[in-house]
Amino acid sequence: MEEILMLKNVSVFYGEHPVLKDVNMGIRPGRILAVMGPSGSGKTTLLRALNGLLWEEPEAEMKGEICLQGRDTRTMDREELRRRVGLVFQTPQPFPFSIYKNMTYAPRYYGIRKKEQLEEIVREKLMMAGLYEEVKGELSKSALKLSGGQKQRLCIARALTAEPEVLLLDEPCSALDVKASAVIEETLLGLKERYTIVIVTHNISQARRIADDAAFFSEGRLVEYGKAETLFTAPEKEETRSFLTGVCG
Ligand SMILES: Nc1ncnc2c1ncn2[C@@H]1O[C@H](COP(=O)(O)OP(=O)(O)OP(=O)(O)O)[C@@H](O)[C@H]1O
Repeated sequence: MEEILMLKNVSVFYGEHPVLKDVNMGIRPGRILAVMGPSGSGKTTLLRALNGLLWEEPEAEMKGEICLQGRDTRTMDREELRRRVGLVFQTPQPFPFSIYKNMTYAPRYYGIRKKEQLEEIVREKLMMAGLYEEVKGELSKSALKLSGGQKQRLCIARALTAEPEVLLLDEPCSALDVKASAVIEETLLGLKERYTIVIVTHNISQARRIADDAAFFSEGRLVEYGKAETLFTAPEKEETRSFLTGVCG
């Protein structure tokens, strides 16, 4: 299977401090990749490099190459890269507007004006994020009045309105209870056919439940990467085994 994203010898430095060290990995489409590792191992930096947010940080320097569908992302327009590789943050940050306005912000920005077309996008993406039934009667309600789990699903739905190819999620369930996390997990499983999903998670059980592939980082190095089932049941590296059994991280 052709990789959708390819990292070739990617290193990231903040000043002299290396945060990612010579990372090589291909990310396959239509799958969920769980990125794990102790705090400070570079997981968030990896996501920020993948969607180009890192370029906004003057103190960060990247070496190597990240290709999206074979094209070096640094040669791409930043806006195009952000549209094609969406990022959902750890703390859900809906815009302080109505649910409807959150959902139509990107489509309107990209020039869609027709009411019926906008309404269809709102309906379709909220359904994909498993939120439509809960909010369909109150789309004019402030997004800030939703519960934490609903806010996070709104942020996922909103990211989908830009029609990304890849969806990156940075610990999307860290502030949610078990029930709200389970709904997000269901949502992600439903989305993977259409989108490539990369999720940073500290929750190993969650990664085991939803991931097709898994990557383990430690101190900026990609220690182990492969099929989730293999990595969880028979990790090759002692470092991975220790992490999974809770010795570190
Ligand atoms: N803007 C920045 N300036 C300087 N150093 C930074 C900056 N952002 C991150 N770092 C450093 O890069 C390293 C990796 O951080 P990163 O947030 O990518 O790790 P992480 O694995 O996502 O951690 P966590 O699990 O705690 O979120 C850390 O040592 C951090 O201090």
